[in-house]
Amino acid sequence: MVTRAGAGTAVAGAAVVALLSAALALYGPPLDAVLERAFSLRKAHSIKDMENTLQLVRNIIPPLSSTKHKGQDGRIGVVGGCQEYTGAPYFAAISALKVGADLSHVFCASAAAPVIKAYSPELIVHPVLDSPSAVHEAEKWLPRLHALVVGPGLGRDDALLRNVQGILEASKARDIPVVIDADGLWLVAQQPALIQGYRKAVLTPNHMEFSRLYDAVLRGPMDSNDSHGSVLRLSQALGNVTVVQKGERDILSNGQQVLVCSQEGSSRRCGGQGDLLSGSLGVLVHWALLAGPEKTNGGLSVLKLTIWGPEIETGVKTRAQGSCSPRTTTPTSPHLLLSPSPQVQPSPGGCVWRLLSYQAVQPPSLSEARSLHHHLRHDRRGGGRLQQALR
Ligand SMILES: NC(=O)C1=CN([C@@H]2O[C@H](COP(=O)(O)OP(=O)(O)OC[C@H]3O[C@@H](n4cnc5c(N)ncnc54)[C@H](O)[C@@H]3O)[C@@H](O)[C@H]2O)[C@@H](O)CC1
Ligand SMILES: Nc1ncnc2c1ncn2[C@@H]1O[C@H](COP(=O)(O)OP(=O)(O)OP(=O)(O)O)[C@@H](O)[C@H]1O
Ligand SMILES: [Mg+2]
Repeated sequence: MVTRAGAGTAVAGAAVVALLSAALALYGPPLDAVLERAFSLRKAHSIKDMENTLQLVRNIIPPLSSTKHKGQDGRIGVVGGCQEYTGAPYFAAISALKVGADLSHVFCASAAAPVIKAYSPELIVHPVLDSPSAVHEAEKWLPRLHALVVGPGLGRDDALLRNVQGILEASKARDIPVVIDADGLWLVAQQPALIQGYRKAVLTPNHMEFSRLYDAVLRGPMDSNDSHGSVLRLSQALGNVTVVQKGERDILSNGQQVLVCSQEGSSRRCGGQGDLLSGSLGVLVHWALLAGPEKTNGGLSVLKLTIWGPEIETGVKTRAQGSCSPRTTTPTSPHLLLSPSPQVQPSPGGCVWRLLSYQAVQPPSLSEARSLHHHLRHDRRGGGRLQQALR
């Protein structure tokens, strides 16, 4: 059973894992094209580093097994979809399936339902969001859902937002993890109390949504020169919910740590990319909580990265160490670097670290990249599921 504190770090940990996997997934199929692009266009990371990153994701992927039943590895609900926006809820819901959930539900306005149903037979679409009994209708399904993704394509209609407010209340009452994105964040900016202190909430604002939310909650503009501190402060002001500020570098905080994930994703800036992330995150947060502290060693060690740079002081909060005490590391992977973040003062008992991508030390050959691809395709330890997701 994950403790509340553990849930907070597990949720933050899952957020980074989701960003890493979404970054990989955003390249689109097939994986060898991903590797070709990853290892040719950008300062490539050594094959070992890519392996470490994927291992982080594998840590929480439940193994495929013939003894499981349908839905056991994830039943995700997306709350969103209105007259104007039908793509966003589709992108979020299908991403949950692509990452590895077994079932994906969409609770949307009646006008959006036939459209979303037409996109895919894999989605279970409930045209209830604009119904007077929307909360009751959604509540019937909550006991069968592991996580909710609230907001993709929701729109800003007051009646819809009121119904979503009721669904969020009912979800919290059942301790269901919620990822809040897009116009779900519009609702939270109007009523921050809705998720205040709910440690199983993950907010995924883009640049605009973050500044709106920051302004609404902290009653003033964010300090654009201190993005880490802004994310930390917003998380703390909302009672240490996990905040993922999306951008060129994704900045995450659970009010105690600040992590920066600069794993490079797609260079496109098209609509829908945030929806892919929120749907992926819905599954991964559930998996991180399901995996529990022994698998993620208190949650943060899903991020416990073998850190590069003998001279770099760093520390990773893990159960084994019991603290955030800085220690020198041995050079293993230049891929991700965790180092104290000078701009942001740790909250009491917390620590603030920056997880920075580290430029590669030597470009690998493409055949090395392909051998990782081969390894992934036939890795029976769960990589297979990730592989499917990246098809
Ligand atoms: N195909 C679909 O159905 C899509 C629906 N979407 C939905 O559309 C609704 C509104 O989302 P939006 O993302 O448009 O609204 P936002 O409030 O996020 O963005 C408003 C505008 O700000 C601009 N903007 C975004 N990031 C910026 C940055 N870093 N710097 C400066 N300007 C920036 C964009 O041009 C955008 O139109 C949401 O419910 C969302 O889920 C979007 O997800 C896009 C795809
Ligand atoms: N300037 C950028 N450079 C590189 N990656 C970026 C940049 N901005 C965002 N990203 C990445 O793209 C993903 C989606 O972020 P984005 O800001 O597009 O979300 P969004 O606006 O909510 O998208 P959507 O259109 O789905 O609502 C994030 O994982 C983020 O890491
Ligand atoms: Mg968005």
